[in-house]
Amino acid sequence: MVLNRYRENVKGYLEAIVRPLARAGVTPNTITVLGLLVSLAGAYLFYRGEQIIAALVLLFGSLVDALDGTLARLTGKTSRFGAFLDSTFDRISDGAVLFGIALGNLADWRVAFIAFMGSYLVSYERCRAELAGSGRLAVGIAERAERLLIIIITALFGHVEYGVYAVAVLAWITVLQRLYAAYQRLRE
Ligand SMILES: CC(C)CCC[C@@H](C)CCC[C@@H](C)CCC[C@@H](C)CCOC[C@@H](COP(=O)(O)OP(=O)(O)OC[C@H]1O[C@@H](n2ccc(N)nc2=O)[C@H](O)[C@@H]1O)OCC[C@H](C)CCC[C@H](C)CCC[C@H](C)CCCC(C)C
Ligand SMILES: O=P([O-])([O-])O[C@@H]1[C@@H](O)[C@H](O)[C@@H](O)[C@H](O)[C@@H]1O
Ligand SMILES: [Mg+2]
Ligand SMILES: [Mg+2]
Repeated sequence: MVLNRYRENVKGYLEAIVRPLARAGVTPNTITVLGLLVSLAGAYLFYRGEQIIAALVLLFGSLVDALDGTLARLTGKTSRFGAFLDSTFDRISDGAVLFGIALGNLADWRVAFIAFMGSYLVSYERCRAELAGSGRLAVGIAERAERLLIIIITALFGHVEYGVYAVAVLAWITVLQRLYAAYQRLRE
């Protein structure tokens, strides 16, 4: 919830980056696929124990993840499938990063699994509640942007294990926040 307030602040910069891509005829879905590949490269670097480089690659992957939607909106090419693809690839990216961190022995696999479950539940709750008519349920202390930035920043300092612990706790707090928000909005 916190980081997404900055979307407007970075919008101009993102649009400046995508304009040449629009002129070159690059499609939003192509950028979405590229963003996933970059995130998977970051996950692999975590597996290899290179957490600082992995963090920088993930940061670039987040930039790419911001570019696909920006390109879509700027060119009037937003699509339902594109939204689906973007969200689905976010899940693959989130899971791969935590898997790479655990497999690379950079954090306890049990904590990584709790973080993984919490992260997926947060996003699933939003999707299921919005499907049930809750309206936009982008609530909670650790949306995807916050979870990702926690992993990136702690990895940049060489201590991604602290980031995994933090995500495990904050994601489950967000699970409870969204549970309550959904109850308030959906109770008959
Ligand atoms: C190290 C270098 C090599 C590179 C580093 C460059 C940095 C300067 C990069 C800065 C990255 C910054 C923009 C994001 C940082 C926050 C990030 C960790 C959080 C996650 O970001 C997610 C991102 C995108 O979210 P979505 O995919 O949900 O949104 P969209 O794609 O826009 O919209 C989806 C929507 O679009 C339609 N659509 C999509 C795809 C498609 N194919 N078809 C479609 O139709 C459809 O409608 C979909 O529903 O969110 C970005 C916004 C972010 C939350 C803003 C936060 C800004 C933050 C404060 C800036 C922090 C900067 C950072 C600390 C800088 C440090 C740099 C230093 C370390 C080098
Ligand atoms: O913030 P969060 O709810 O955990 O996760 C979000 C998903 O719910 C949403 O579908 C997707 O488009 C966003 O990019 C983000 O991944
Ligand atoms: Mg995106
Ligand atoms: Mg995304």
